[in-house]
Amino acid sequence: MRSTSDTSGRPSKKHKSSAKEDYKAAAFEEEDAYYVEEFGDGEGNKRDFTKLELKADHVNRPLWACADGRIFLETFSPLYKQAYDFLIAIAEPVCRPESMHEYNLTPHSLYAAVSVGLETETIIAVLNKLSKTKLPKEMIDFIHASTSNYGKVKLVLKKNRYLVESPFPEVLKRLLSDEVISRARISNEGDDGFAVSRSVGEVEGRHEELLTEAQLAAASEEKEAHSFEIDPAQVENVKQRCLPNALNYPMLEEYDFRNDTINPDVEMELKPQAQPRPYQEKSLSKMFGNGRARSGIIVLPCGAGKSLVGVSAACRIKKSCLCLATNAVSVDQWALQFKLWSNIGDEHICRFTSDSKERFCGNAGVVVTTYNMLAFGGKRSQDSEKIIEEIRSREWGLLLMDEVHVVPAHMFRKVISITKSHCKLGLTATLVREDERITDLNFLIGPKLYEANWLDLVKGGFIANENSKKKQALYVMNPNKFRACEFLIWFHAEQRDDKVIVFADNLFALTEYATKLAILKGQRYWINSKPARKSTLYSCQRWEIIQ
Ligand SMILES: Nc1ncnc2c1ncn2[C@@H]1O[C@H](COP(=O)(O)OP(=O)(O)OP(=O)(O)O)[C@@H](O)[C@H]1O
Repeated sequence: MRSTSDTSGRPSKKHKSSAKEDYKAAAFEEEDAYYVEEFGDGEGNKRDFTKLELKADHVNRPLWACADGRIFLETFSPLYKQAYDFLIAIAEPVCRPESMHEYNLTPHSLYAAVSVGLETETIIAVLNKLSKTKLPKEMIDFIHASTSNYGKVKLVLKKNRYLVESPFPEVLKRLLSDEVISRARISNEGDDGFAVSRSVGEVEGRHEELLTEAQLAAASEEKEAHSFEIDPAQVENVKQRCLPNALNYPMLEEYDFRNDTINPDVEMELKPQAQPRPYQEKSLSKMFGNGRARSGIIVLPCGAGKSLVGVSAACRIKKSCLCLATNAVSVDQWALQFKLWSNIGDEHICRFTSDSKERFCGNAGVVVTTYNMLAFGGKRSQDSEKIIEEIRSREWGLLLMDEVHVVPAHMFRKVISITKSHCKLGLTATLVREDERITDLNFLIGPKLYEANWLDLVKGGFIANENSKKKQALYVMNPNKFRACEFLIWFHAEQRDDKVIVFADNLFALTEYATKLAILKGQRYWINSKPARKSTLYSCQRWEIIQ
């Protein structure tokens, strides 16, 4: 029998532990232990769900919800799209093959759900509506326990004042009973009350069609938010005190950029041809769902267009943006992507790498650099030192972090500690981390805001599958094209003594062309070699472009 100190992060059959205990446990203990204890390791009694009670109209519903937190989704259901959007907001995907997906409810996934505006009762109501089976009591208890504290407190930077905000005054009182937080509070003498503001609640994630009218009305009614101000110098300490290992009210971070009149705007809009695809739009709606910018992580498969999502986020916030990439080549690419998708002026975007020490004109702009350049602890050149000082002293509207799964946790800590940003957006193709410090990402950057399904994007024609890559290889290596290219090179290089550069967006084709043509002509060639590419370009005066 499983004990009440179950620590797998899955719902317990004897759910007595608090969300805090579950959370800590989920972060530190092996998930596999659960299976052995709960289901036995003999073949016979593994994952026996025969006791689940099927609803009469179960064929019309797409989910199987199990007492241990597992949720199975039929991808052939007409409700698949809505159910997927909902599940990805509340649960971790375990595997997503063609016909049936498996998800798992965990304290982290529920933390992410709450942080994009989903409320406990909405989560339970929608799950119940989609489930073929009666929702197991263990699952309902687990959702209640996990979400009881999460999302109740927000850290909001409004008109350059840090506010700890909550719809629940009793929660704020509880926080203020902590010595560190009470010392961090900025209050008028004798002021025991909280400032009150009103906002309309949101039904996040477009799950409206899955709720009843009464549930919708309750979710969207006007909400009162109580708040108190804290000393900006104490923000990190207050955040620390709110973490699950202390008071267990982890603060969600949101940036009220529209009301930020202190930090200057950057003139940048998306160009008309930048039309975010539905999944890109969806991920942005999770980030900007309530008119503020939420910090968190967006997961999109390789080639799905993370750059446009990042540039779109920067264009919506329109404040100074610090974009962090993993290496100098990515820095160049990000700078190009900003220029490709937005109308930002060249003077407002700059790169900071060991080769390029650019600075933007005016008092706001975009800086693209690497994690290493920021986190470097050794001696820097004078130029670098000046730029780093500017980066440190500036208030960044957006800290845009690429490839967050490969950056070591200690480097994040360093980068986040030396930059003051209102909103952090992490972009990645996978949440699997080599150092298994995924928990750190949740609290250093923010929870997962959206995750697209690779297979859906392949089916939608947005990214290539293996077959189409093979087809692509066939047409890019069309022998007629090759002969035409060979003729053009011969004509320009040998007949006219021109300098020739061959560009291709397919590295395989480029390598083949380069090796074959160089062998034919006995010439030198470079492929994707940055210094060579630059020096070659600079040494040429006049170009004729042939497509
Ligand atoms: N909304 C869109 N409309 C048209 N083209 C798009 C859109 N989004 C992305 N693309 C194109 O898709 C390709 C891949 O985009 P991008 O390089 O941003 O993907 P990525 O997710 O960053 O990939 P990787 O993880 O490999 O770096 C690019 O050629 C980009 O121009």
